[in-house]
Amino acid sequence: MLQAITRYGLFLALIGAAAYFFRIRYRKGLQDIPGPFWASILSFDRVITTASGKQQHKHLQYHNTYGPFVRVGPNHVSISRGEFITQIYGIGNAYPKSEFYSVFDAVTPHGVRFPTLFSIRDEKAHKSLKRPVASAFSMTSLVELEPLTDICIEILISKLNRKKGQSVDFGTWLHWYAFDVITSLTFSTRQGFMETETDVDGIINAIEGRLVYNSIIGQVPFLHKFLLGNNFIAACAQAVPLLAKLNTVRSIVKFAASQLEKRSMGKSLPSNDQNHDLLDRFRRVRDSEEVITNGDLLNHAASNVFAGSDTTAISLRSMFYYLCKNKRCYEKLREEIDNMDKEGSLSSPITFGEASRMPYLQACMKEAMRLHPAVGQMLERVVPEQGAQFGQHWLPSGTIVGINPWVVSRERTVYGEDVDDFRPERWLDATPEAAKYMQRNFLAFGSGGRSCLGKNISLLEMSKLVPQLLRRFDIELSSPMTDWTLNTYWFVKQTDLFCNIKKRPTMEQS
Ligand code: HEM
Repeated sequence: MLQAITRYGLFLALIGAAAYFFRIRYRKGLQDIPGPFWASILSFDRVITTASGKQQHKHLQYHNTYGPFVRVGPNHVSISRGEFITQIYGIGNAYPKSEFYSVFDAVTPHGVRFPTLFSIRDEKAHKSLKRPVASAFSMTSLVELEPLTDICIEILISKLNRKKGQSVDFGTWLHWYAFDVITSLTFSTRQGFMETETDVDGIINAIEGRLVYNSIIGQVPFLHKFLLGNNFIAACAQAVPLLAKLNTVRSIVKFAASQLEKRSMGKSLPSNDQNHDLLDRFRRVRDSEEVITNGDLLNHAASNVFAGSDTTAISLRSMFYYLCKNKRCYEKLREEIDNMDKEGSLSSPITFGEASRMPYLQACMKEAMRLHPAVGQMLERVVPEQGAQFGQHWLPSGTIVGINPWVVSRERTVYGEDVDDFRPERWLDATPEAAKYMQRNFLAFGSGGRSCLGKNISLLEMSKLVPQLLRRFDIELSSPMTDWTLNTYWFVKQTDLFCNIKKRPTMEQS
């Protein structure tokens, strides 16, 4: 009798599960979107591909197999076509960020959770958080802070001067440079990553751990509140070394808060200049009509720490890697720099204005970010209430749609058959219409109202550093036949970029 009941119960459970998965698989609007079967019924596929650290490759492979629309999850559609960028991300379009982003909320050391400019999902709240600080990130404002970057460039050069003849972990040096720049620009405190040649306060490791957790748990964000999103679990996790490595959000906010504290005590200010760094510029608004609270200041400071170094370091690594792999482009860029040097039109270090007059440099930067966008996961958004038409497909309200910058940047219909090649000339030789078209498909910095706030910081840092290093040094890969290693946890981070760096005879005073 008991056996019969168990068998009957099991049978009913199986029928129930089959009906449940059938309903998911054949969800209205998504049933015809091709994709791997398991991905269409379980989030497990996304968790696994994210945990493998290779999601961008998986998405590229999926689109090669299934076409421009791929069902990558029970409720997730990945799109490869840039023509949908404006529809999904455009300013004024009501496609809010998905719950994936809420895992990126910050938490104070006392356990108080708050959304950051990056993670906030409510569009109105986003606008009011962004409005008071946006102008501080304009290029006009940032070039006034150029001297803070110059100091970092000089430190890097003097350090590299002493490494002659050695194989240098150049990728790590570029990360230290980017971190010293972002903390200098934000707080006027250079942390001394380059001077001490260490990961100061373990902050780089802390960010890395958090990204691993966020990118994986972000695939199943409802679990976050039962995992490290729960203060009790987070406190217990500190006792387990492996989990403690992932449980770093409080230490990142603590790092930003301690910089703010030093800053407000005036310890980091070398002069009385009232417009000295980004924090001054955020605060300046407070004295006129707009108000920024201390909580919001911490919010922006933490954002800069979190988002401001990995991204730039990744793009710089990419630039040097592709130049070293493509000698012709390297020589051409060096010629552009040397010619300007001979004409006497370069300062030391090179200014942003001078770098902007180097078209080949700018094309190389763009091409490096196209071939290797810093973000390697889908920029997820939610289809609004009324549903939406995407070409042939109508997607119901609540569907999560998005474009992975790696996928759209390798779209043959936009960039042609040599899409996988590093060819900066594509940006210079294109007709104005073709150039505009490529630009519209360029998603390395995101797009629309939620596009990257720190874009100009990175462009400033890269534009100045790259030509100055090429002017001073001969740089080559230590082992040209070995490739770098890529690991994707939101950011596509490269390791093993070792270079031999030799001083060049130079026209400038050293
Ligand atoms: C080459 C360097 C960089 C790249 C490639 C990059 C990429 C991106 C991308 C793709 C997004 C959009 C994410 C999405 O839609 O889900 C984004 C947003 C953002 N980035 Fe960057 N980023 C870079 C540098 C920076 C820097 C230096 C900072 C800070 C100082 C920064 C701060 C932010 C913030 C705050 C957002 C959210 C903006 C908002 O939602 O309003 N980024 N970035």
